[in-house]
Amino acid sequence: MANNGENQTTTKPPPLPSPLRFSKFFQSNMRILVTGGAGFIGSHLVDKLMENEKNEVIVADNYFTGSKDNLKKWIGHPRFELIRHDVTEPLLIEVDQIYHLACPASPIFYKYNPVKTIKTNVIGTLNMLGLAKRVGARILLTSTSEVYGDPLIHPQPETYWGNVNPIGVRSCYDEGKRVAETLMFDYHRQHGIQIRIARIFNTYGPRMNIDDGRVVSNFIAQALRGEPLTVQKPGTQTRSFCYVSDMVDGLIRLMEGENTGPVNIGNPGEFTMLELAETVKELINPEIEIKMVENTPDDPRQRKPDISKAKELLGWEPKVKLRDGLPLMEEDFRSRLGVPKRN
Ligand SMILES: NC(=O)c1ccc[n+]([C@@H]2O[C@H](COP(=O)([O-])OP(=O)(O)OC[C@H]3O[C@@H](n4cnc5c(N)ncnc54)[C@H](O)[C@@H]3O)[C@@H](O)[C@H]2O)c1
Ligand SMILES: O=c1ccn([C@@H]2O[C@H](COP(=O)(O)OP(=O)(O)O[C@H]3OC[C@@H](O)[C@H](O)[C@H]3O)[C@@H](O)[C@H]2O)c(=O)[nH]1
Repeated sequence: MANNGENQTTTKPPPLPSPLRFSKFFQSNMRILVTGGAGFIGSHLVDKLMENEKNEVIVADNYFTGSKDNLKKWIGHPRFELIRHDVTEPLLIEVDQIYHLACPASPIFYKYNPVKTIKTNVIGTLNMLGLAKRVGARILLTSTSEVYGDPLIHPQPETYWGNVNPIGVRSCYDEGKRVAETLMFDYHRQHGIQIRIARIFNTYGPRMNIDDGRVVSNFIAQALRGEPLTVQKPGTQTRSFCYVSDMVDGLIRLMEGENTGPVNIGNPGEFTMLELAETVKELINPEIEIKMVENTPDDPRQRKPDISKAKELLGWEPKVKLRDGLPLMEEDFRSRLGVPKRN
């Protein structure tokens, strides 16, 4: 453990935003780019940002794991724009804020093309930082609890440097995000860019891909299809699950606040995967079987955020308990899978 407070110092003033921002007669909207905005968290973030009539939202997404469907209510709206764009290529637009989410998040997708995952995290983040520098925008990176690897400290505070395998099958994502964080701080120190880093812990909610492969979506889809819940061994590994509306609230507070982060954003309620399976079974389908299956390499054994920093600096803490969030996700999965609720 080490204190990383000194990382926030910068020698440079931030780059100036467009002269229009200082123009007396031009009251433009806040132009906000959301990369990865067609994905699960991104599309909920877009919904929230669009509620503010002073925001213009631009989504850039390559649709690798996201979909236009998640944004269909905004397509054609005068304050909304959707661009098919891969962040590994430069993007030349004019914006005031950048929420940089673009990156596959489910292990089965980020491991599918690991070299592309690294490029997305490294070149993609470089490109977005380059954009932030040119236009004087503030940029927020959605980093991850995976930067702590298989943590040896529990719960994990932001000061913990982590325990990550640099050559494992998850490294493309874990190390990719760690480099992305490094780039953010180097651009901050070297060029004065205004940065924000959120370390997101496992998040769930409506609109997750049904075959996303992450545990909550797997269990809900399995329970609704009448298939056994596949608990990966040993089943005693833990995670802490945050409902998506709480996550979006935390991200916006971080962007709007004065602190660079990194800040953990997650729900500290901690569950073993067996407990999660039992809860899904009880709430959705008590007849379902729970089946133990093989795990994948380097699966972290425990994970729980220390959210003292988010509470103190952002006045944020999650509101939705797992037992209240799961039924909201169940409703969405039922309608997409065409499985009506039994009385
Ligand atoms: N959901 C979680 O539990 C969680 C936890 C920690 C961190 N995060 C981070 O939050 C962000 C969003 O995660 P999510 O759960 O919404 O995942 P998601 O897979 O639903 O969304 C990711 C989006 O990024 C897009 N994308 C991927 N590669 C791209 C590229 N090269 N160029 C442009 N777009 C690209 C995808 O098409 C998708 O729309 C990711 O950065 C992820 O690492 C998520
Ligand atoms: O069907 C399943 C799927 C997963 N699991 C277990 O559930 C736990 C959580 O696995 P997930 O695939 O949902 O997600 P992980 O916690 O491993 O990684 C996630 O962490 C944070 C984010 O950055 C990413 O969204 C993702 O990498 C693991 O221990 C896994 O072994 C099951 O028991 N059964």
